[in-house]
Amino acid sequence: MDAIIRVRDLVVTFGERAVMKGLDLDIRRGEILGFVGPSGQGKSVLTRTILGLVPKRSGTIEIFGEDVDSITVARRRQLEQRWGVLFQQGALFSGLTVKQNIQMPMREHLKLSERLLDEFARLKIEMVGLKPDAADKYPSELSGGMIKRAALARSLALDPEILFLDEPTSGLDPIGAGEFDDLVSTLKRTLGLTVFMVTHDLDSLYTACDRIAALGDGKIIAEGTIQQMLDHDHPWLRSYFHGKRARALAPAAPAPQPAYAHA
Ligand SMILES: Nc1ncnc2c1ncn2[C@@H]1O[C@H](COP(=O)(O)OP(=O)(O)OP(=O)(O)O)[C@@H](O)[C@H]1O
Repeated sequence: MDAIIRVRDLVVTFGERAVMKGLDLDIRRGEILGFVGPSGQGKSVLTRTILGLVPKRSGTIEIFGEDVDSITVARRRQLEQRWGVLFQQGALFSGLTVKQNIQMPMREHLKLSERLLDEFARLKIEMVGLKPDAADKYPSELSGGMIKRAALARSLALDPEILFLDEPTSGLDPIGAGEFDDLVSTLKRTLGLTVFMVTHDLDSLYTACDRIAALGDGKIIAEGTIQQMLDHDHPWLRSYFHGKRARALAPAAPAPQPAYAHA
């Protein structure tokens, strides 16, 4: 399948400490890839390295088929317009309204009239399920769920092909988190987006993700469907996907068949 992002043999170090130790990963076009792993293993670091915010020591990163090491700064800026990012803290500018936040990337990269800027911001606000009057509100006037939606609207400002979401449902109650997952799935379907989602949220993995990749000790320890994760025998995957919280979510195991059923 077509990989929109291809990471090979990636090594990232901070001082003496290697966080990525030869990691390989493909993000396939049109999928929602859930990225899991124990805290502090480097999920955010990988995201930030792909985005060019953390330098790598070695390895290759291809984005939309282009090796990021062999492109010009101008070309890189063009590629950056093809992705949207939702960082863990939402990262809206507190001194700007929702509309102004959404228009920031548009002002930076596109030459649009004020009328079009307003129209596009209105569309993005509608797309993420916020009411029109959210446009003129400041982040401090919004609930946690609304902030996530507003930040998502901003990440969609330039009509990206791929979205990077870093723990998008953290801090939301289960209903809000479920609604956010539904929204991401709908956007993926309707806009043909590819989504890379760092998450600890088992619900998201079950309901929104097409595939899951798990990070451990600087490498991908497993990747595949939720079922393949459930069947995996890696100790961390077993405790994560079969622990107490996981059992509440897992579909009921098929009832054992009586022996005569196979006769
Ligand atoms: N700029 C930096 N300088 C030094 N160390 C860093 C830097 N950024 C991240 N680290 C370290 O890299 C490791 C991985 O961090 P990262 O935030 O990617 O983990 P994570 O898997 O996303 O964790 P969590 O699930 O808790 O969000 C951590 O030990 C962190 O302290």
